[in-house]
Amino acid sequence: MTQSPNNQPWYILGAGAIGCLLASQLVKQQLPVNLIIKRAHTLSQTIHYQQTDLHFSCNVPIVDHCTRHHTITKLIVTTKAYDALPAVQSIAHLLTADAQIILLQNGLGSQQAIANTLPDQQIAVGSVTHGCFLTKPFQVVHAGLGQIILGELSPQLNNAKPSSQFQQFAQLPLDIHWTTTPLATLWEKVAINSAINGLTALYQCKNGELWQNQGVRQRVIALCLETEAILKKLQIPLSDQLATLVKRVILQTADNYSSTLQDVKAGKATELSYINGYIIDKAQIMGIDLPHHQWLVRTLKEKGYS
Ligand SMILES: NC(=O)C1=CN([C@@H]2O[C@H](COP(=O)(O)OP(=O)(O)OC[C@H]3O[C@@H](n4cnc5c(N)ncnc54)[C@H](OP(=O)(O)O)[C@@H]3O)[C@@H](O)[C@H]2O)C=CC1
Ligand SMILES: CC(C)(CO)C(=O)C(=O)O
Repeated sequence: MTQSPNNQPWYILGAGAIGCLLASQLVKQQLPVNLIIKRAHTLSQTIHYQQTDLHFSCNVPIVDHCTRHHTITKLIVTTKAYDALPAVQSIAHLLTADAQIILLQNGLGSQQAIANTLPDQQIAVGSVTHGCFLTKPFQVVHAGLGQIILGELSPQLNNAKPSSQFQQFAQLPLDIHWTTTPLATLWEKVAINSAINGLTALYQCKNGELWQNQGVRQRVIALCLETEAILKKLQIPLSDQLATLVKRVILQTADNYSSTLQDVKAGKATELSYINGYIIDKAQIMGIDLPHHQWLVRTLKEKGYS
C-alpha cells in the first residue's frame, strides 16, 4: 500500500533543543516522526517536553545517516547553521526528488548553500523566535513562547499558501505563520542579532547591559547604521529603523544571555559567520567596507571565539 504524502513521516535532522521541541509537538499531533542523529545506538528515544508546569514524554524512533531503510520525503533541519550543509549532505541519498525540506537555522548563508546542492527539492526556510534548551539529551525546556515565520526559499515559487506538506507543519501549535518573503524576515533577524549577539559575547554581558553603557550603546548604533546601508543597497526592507528594532529587542530581552554568549560560555562555535560574517561578505561583494562589523568579528576571533 502506498502512503499518501500526508501520512509519510517527518524526519528531523539534529536532535538538539529545537529538534526535540518539534519532534515532541509532531508526536503530540499524532504525526509520524523520526529523529536523525549522528550515531544511533537505540531504535527509539524518549523525549521529555516541559513548559512551566506542563510536561509530557513521548517516544520517537531514531535513525542515523547510515540507514538504508528509509526514504525521506519530509525533512526538517534543526542543526546549527555551520552543521547544516554537511548534515544534509550526509542524508542526501535518502531524499526523494520531490522531498520537501524545512530549514530552521539562525542567520543566513547556510540555507542558500543547501539549496545549491539540492536544486530539485522544495525548500522552505524559517525564522524561529521560540526559546528552548536541553537540560540533558532529549529533555527540552520550552522557556519562551515565540513564533516561526516560514516560506519558500525560491522566489519563483513565492506561494501565498504553503503546499500540503508545509501546511501540515504550519498547523503545529507553535504560532507558525507562512510568508512569501521569508528571506526578508531572516534578514531582519540577522540585522538585529548582528548588533546584539557579538557585543554580548565580547563584553560577556546580558542583552540589556548593551543599552545601559553609553560607549557600548554607540557601538550598537554604529553596527545598525552599517547594516542599514547594506540593506538599502540590497533593497531589503525593514519593518522600522534598525536601531529602533534593536533597542526594542534589547529591552524586551534585557535579562537574557544571547545565544552567542551562551555558545562562547559553553566553549562551542558560534553562528556569527552566518550573522555579522554574512553581512560583511555581502558588503565586500559590493566593494563596501564595514569597519564596525569587521572590528567586532576580528576582535572576537582574537579572543578565540569563532
Ligand atoms: N534553541 C533555541 O531556543 C533557538 C534556536 N534557534 C536556531 O535553531 C538552530 C538549532 O538550534 P538548537 O536546537 O538550539 O541547537 P543544538 O545545538 O541544541 O542542536 C543541534 C543538534 O544538531 C546535531 N547535529 C549536528 N550535526 C549533525 C549531523 N550531521 N547529523 C545529525 N545531527 C547533527 C547536534 O549534535 P551534536 O551536539 O552532537 O553536534 C545537536 O544535537 C540554530 O541555528 C539556532 O540558532 C533559533 C531560535 C531559538
Ligand atoms: C533576540 C536574541 C538576541 C535574544 O537573546 C537572540 O535571538 C539570540 O540570543 O540569538
